[in-house]
Amino acid sequence: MAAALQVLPCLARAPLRLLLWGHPGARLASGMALAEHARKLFESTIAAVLPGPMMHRALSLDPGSGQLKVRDRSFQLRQNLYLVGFGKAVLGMAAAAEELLGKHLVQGVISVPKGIRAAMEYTGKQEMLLKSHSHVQVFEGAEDNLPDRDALRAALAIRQLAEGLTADDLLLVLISGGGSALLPAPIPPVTLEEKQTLTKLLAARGATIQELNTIRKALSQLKGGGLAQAAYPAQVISLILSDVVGDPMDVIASGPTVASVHNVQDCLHILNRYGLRAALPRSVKTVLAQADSDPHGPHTCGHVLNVIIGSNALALAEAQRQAEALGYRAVVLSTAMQGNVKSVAQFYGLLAQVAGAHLTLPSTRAPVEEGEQLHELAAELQLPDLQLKEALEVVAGAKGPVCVLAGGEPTVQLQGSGKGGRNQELALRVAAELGQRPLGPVDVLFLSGGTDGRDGPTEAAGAWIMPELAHQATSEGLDVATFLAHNDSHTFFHRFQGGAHLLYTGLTGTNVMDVHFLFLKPR
Ligand SMILES: Nc1ncnc2c1ncn2[C@@H]1O[C@H](COP(=O)(O)OP(=O)(O)OP(=O)(O)O)[C@@H](O)[C@H]1O
Ligand SMILES: O=C(O)[C@H](O)CO
Repeated sequence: MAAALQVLPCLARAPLRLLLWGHPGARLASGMALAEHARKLFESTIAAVLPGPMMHRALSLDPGSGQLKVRDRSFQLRQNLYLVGFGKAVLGMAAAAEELLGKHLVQGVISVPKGIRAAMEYTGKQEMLLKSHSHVQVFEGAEDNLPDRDALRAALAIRQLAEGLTADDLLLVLISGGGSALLPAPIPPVTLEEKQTLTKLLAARGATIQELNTIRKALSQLKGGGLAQAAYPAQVISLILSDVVGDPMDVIASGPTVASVHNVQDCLHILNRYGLRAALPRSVKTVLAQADSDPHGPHTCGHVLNVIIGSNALALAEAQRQAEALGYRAVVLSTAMQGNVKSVAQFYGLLAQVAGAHLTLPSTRAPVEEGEQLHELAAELQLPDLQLKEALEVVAGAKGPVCVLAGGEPTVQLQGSGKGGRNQELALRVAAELGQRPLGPVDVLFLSGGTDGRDGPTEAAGAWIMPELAHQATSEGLDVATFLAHNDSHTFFHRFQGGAHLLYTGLTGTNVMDVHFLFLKPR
């Protein structure tokens, strides 16, 4: 599969003259090796979390007995299997499920992003497509990640399938990021438009995905365990591909098979926090008031097995293995990089400086002030699983090249009207940081890429940079600060060195947030 991914065609196409430009020979060779390794690593990281491999790891069927094993649980299949799914990676997940379990599959309905089948066909990713005789009905909708009439039709078909199941049936639920917008079924009298407006307002005012999905759950028939409830008394197996930091099953796609732990008070707090409580439509107030007095209480999900089958952590574990195979000491720093992209870029700038010094200088000459700043910034960013001390120890103990790996999803607060995405913006900001820091005798490369292959509204997945970038850009008449001020990172990378630093994968058919690689190689 990795071969099908066309990563970095621009790198391959980049004229040698541009790559040679400004570099002494030895450094050029080293820089090219780093860039080539970065490309390979990004490619194999994505390949590890493609739907097919993940589904094959999660499910095994004994063809003789029809016993399906999922983790340590067994389920008896006898032409009693149904399938529903919703999310950006669900087309490929459904194709893999049908390939594995098709003999027992009676019927399926999935809700996937508009245009995804055409995109997969266009790029020749046949393994992501259902066969022509498939038992799975496909709905495409939620253009631009917003719930629409098509997604509503899909959600109603999914509900209908679930409600028709009996205690003898097994429902396989395939879930991935983007699932919330692809499964809208507002509780009447709330309308689709009202729900759309409220979620858009919350997102625009900076609500977190946890807050956003708490509200979505309260207003939905299927989220927050509603789908599992509809399928009762059938048994339910939910296979989840995580696109949320920390892999919280109740948040990913708003947890349609996970009982919600939130109450109306939680919703009112969130709506208050973003100044939306006073202007709520009457329908929303009605539904929230009803929820408080619902005699059935929250949905129960005792008949459900929820399993995370893919995540940023899994992708980084593979990246670590591959980086070691390429000859680097590799260490995973965090799978929860979040916060303002400016602070995250500053963090990586400081990290490169401090780690570079650990790698090349005696410990007595480590930059103390920058080391302190790095730890302070790490504390400010509140990264729950950060292994900073451990990572620096690995770097200090390494005699040769090092690769620091991280993942997550920083946020960009848009100020300008330029074209870009959070990965390209992060890479460009890190380039600006590195350009200003004394790095010592070490080659550095930083890559930031979205595993779904599409960074913001651009065709690129992300970008990679080296410390010389800002200086070289100036010689090309490109001012990094000006592009950053307009959130115009894509235009910058498109022009700089003929686009040689952009990552292009096309839509990958998976989504486990972003990955960040920091390569350090002593000269
Ligand atoms: N010009 C820009 N520069 C930087 N970031 C941008 C720009 N335009 C949009 N974005 C960012 O792109 C993001 C939306 O793109 P994208 O669809 O890749 O992310 P997403 O909706 O979070 O989906 P996913 O989690 O599946 O990647 C938003 O976070 C937005 O802030
Ligand atoms: O669909 C959603 O709710 C987001 O992608 C988080 O999973």
